[in-house]
Amino acid sequence: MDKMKLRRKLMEQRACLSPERRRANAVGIRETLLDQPWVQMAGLVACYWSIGSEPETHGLVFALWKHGATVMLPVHKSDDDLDWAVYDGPDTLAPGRSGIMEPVDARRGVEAIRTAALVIVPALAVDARTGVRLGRGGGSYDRALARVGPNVPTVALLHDGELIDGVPAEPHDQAVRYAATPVGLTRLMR
Ligand SMILES: Nc1nc2c(c(=O)[nH]1)N(C=O)[C@@H](CNc1ccc(C(=O)N[C@@H](CCC(=O)O)C(=O)O)cc1)CN2
Ligand SMILES: Nc1ncnc2c1ncn2[C@@H]1O[C@H](COP(=O)(O)OP(=O)(O)OP(=O)(O)O)[C@@H](O)[C@H]1O
Repeated sequence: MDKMKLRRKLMEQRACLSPERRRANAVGIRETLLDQPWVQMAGLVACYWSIGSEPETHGLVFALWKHGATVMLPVHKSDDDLDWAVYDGPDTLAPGRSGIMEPVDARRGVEAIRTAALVIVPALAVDARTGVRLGRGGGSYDRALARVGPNVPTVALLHDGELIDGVPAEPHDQAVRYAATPVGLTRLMR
């Protein structure tokens, strides 16, 4: 299946999730992540502020921040690349270019993701064999993940049924090292 068709199918699948299911998924993913020592120990975390039917991250971002981590969120640039700015509590966000909430804090630059100890990303699906992720199609995270070093855990958050076989891969597509779903964490590639 080509990327466009697969994106449409996955979006339709997400649209069918009930509010209860979404809430339960968010709690499952958050608890799975917060149980990992390498998540608890990460001082600087790059995460995202979820919208629509994406696996919800608002509680996760809040919990990481409460536990003392510095959490950076993406700032969507006009060329679709991602700048980064620091979350400092629920009152420090304002809608950005694509309508998604972004920190009002100073922009740290597109290279700031290099300094993160943990990178949590959105995805519509991840290939269970290769870790290749399918995003919205702007190539934003392909660029951002290309800057992340080989020893930094990268985690895509997914609903059940989104860790699949046969995600189409192009040379620029970046893989993630873990997928977190409501049923648990899967280590990919090795
Ligand atoms: N939560 C979140 N933040 C993110 C991303 C993402 O995928 N999810 N991005 C990843 O690259 C960047 C923003 N890129 C975006 C690209 C396209 C659309 C978009 O097509 N929005 C739809 C509404 C989608 C919905 O409600 O689910 C629209 O405007 O019609 C949004 C963000 C940075 N921040
Ligand atoms: N490093 C890069 N620099 C510039 N453009 C890029 C880069 N990587 C990918 N792109 C472009 O981004 C576009 C979208 O790519 P693709 O369909 O793989 O997005 P995606 O990975 O699903 O989405 P996203 O990364 O935004 O979540 C492609 O046209 C590709 O050429």
